Amino acid sequence: MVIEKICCIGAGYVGGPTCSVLAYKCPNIKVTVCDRSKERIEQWNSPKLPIYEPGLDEIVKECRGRNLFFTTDLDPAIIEADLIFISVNTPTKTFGIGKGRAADLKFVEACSRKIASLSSGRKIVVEKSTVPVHAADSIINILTANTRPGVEFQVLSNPEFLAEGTAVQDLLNPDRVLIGGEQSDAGRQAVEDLCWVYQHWISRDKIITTNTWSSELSKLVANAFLAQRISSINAISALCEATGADVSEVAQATGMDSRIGSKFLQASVGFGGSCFQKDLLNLVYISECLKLTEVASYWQKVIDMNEYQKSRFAARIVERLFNTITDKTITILGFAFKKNTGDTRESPAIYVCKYLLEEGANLHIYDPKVEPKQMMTDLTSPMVSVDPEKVRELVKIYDDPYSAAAGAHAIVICTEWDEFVRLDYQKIYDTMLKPAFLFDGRKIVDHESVLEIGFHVETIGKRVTRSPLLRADPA
Ligand SMILES: NC(=O)C1=CN([C@@H]2O[C@H](COP(=O)(O)OP(=O)(O)OC[C@H]3O[C@@H](n4cnc5c(N)ncnc54)[C@H](O)[C@@H]3O)[C@@H](O)[C@H]2O)C=CC1
Ligand SMILES: O=C(O)[C@H]1O[C@H](OP(=O)(O)OP(=O)(O)OC[C@H]2O[C@@H](n3ccc(=O)[nH]c3=O)[C@H](O)[C@@H]2O)[C@H](O)[C@@H](O)[C@@H]1O
Repeated sequence: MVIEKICCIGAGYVGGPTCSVLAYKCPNIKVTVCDRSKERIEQWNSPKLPIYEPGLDEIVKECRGRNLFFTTDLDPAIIEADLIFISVNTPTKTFGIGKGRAADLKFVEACSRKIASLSSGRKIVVEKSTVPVHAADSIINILTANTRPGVEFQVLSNPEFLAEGTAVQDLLNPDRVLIGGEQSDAGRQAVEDLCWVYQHWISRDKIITTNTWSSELSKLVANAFLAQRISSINAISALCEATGADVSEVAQATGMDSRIGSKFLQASVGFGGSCFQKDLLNLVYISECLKLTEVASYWQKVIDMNEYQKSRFAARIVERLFNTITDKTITILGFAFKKNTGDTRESPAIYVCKYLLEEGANLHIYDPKVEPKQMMTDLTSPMVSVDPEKVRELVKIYDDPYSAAAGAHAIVICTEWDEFVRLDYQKIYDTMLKPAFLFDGRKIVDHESVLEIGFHVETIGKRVTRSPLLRADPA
């Protein structure tokens, strides 16, 4: 079957960029991206897109109105599509069975029911969202139980591996594309149809085809392995601080072994983002349901280590500021969960701010891409504070780092934005209260030069504070 029309349900961080690149590389295919959020669709159709991704504006500008469309009008897009991507959110359940661990598939199910009610002829339905193993079973059950006779569905798993901040590059030049399908003639044909779409710009040897369950599981495993590397190096960072070793040196020496590899060994304040924790919890839950207790507890430790890293860092700020930060002013540089994105989901900055707010500190926050409204929404959420009014009193958001730092007792770097590497730290130091503290949660600042300026410096996985008052004795 030749794919002429594609519909994507969900215009989020995955659906939006994925379909924009698809439309860009396949001018012969009409791509319609749908979302039930009117606000999000209006933004996709405006000059200011709802998400920030380097390179995305240009691609959307070129394709929008040509073969790329954003709409809330889901029904006609489903009816005309040969292939439908389900790219909706699959958050961790907050209620009922599996609360706090299992993936909530209610949005995926709603899409399946909608597709079933509107389809005729042959349709390929593709799980783009990250789902538990065997989710495709549920989708196919819902589709076949709710549709008219004669409609033929194939459900494929085609997980997305893009990372935010590099989404366009990842989509243009992926390490691999994974497509899982039913092991039948019709299933294999559907897999080939989707391969044909990707082969517009990706060579066939980078497209892996597997059975559906391997594909669904591989996505969870890839995220679990990536998160595990970060937790591993973060565990070592604590050991470095206690021994006088430098975690960057240890990471380099370890990562140069080609069997280990050098990527994803940046110790940090902890990993954030919408997926690592959610997908790990999902893996833990699946293992528990299958009575694989040791497997579940093994992966749970990756999350536990991340919690430990975030709390260790936040506690160190209070401790170094003479064990009291009530009414002190602390500047938070960076609120996004990583650089080059405005996304704050599960950002370690939220955790750090929560901790400091509970101790009564005034926070001055600056981030180059996160909207002030988003920061306030995050910090006044019930997960962070039971007293949103108090938070609004304590938090001030700034649009430049120098004003944010003026009069502060300490600066805390939570996101590794490039501009924080190049700040004029002398200028910042001059306007701060003394002793001035710098907590570098991302290891991006030149520690020697800021020490020279006069800062007391704390970072991850390395001792840099030289003040005799503060220096810990060597182990
Ligand atoms: N954010 C990321 O970098 C990555 C996310 N993923 C996975 O992709 C999936 C989507 O993630 P994001 O794009 O980040 O989520 P998102 O929350 O940014 O976007 C999901 C969109 O789906 C829409 N939606 C939900 N139910 C709908 C319905 N019934 N009809 C129409 N629209 C509906 C929501 O309004 C929302 O705009 C998740 O399963 C996630 O785990 C996979 C790889 C990378
Ligand atoms: O399923 C998903 O949502 C995606 O999750 C991650 O992508 P993303 O969360 O966008 O960003 P990452 O670059 O993986 O960073 C995640 C977190 O780990 C942190 N990190 C990353 C790398 C590192 O060495 N150290 C470290 O602390 C980052 O600062 C960030 O907070 C994966 O990298 C993607 O392959 C996957 O598709």
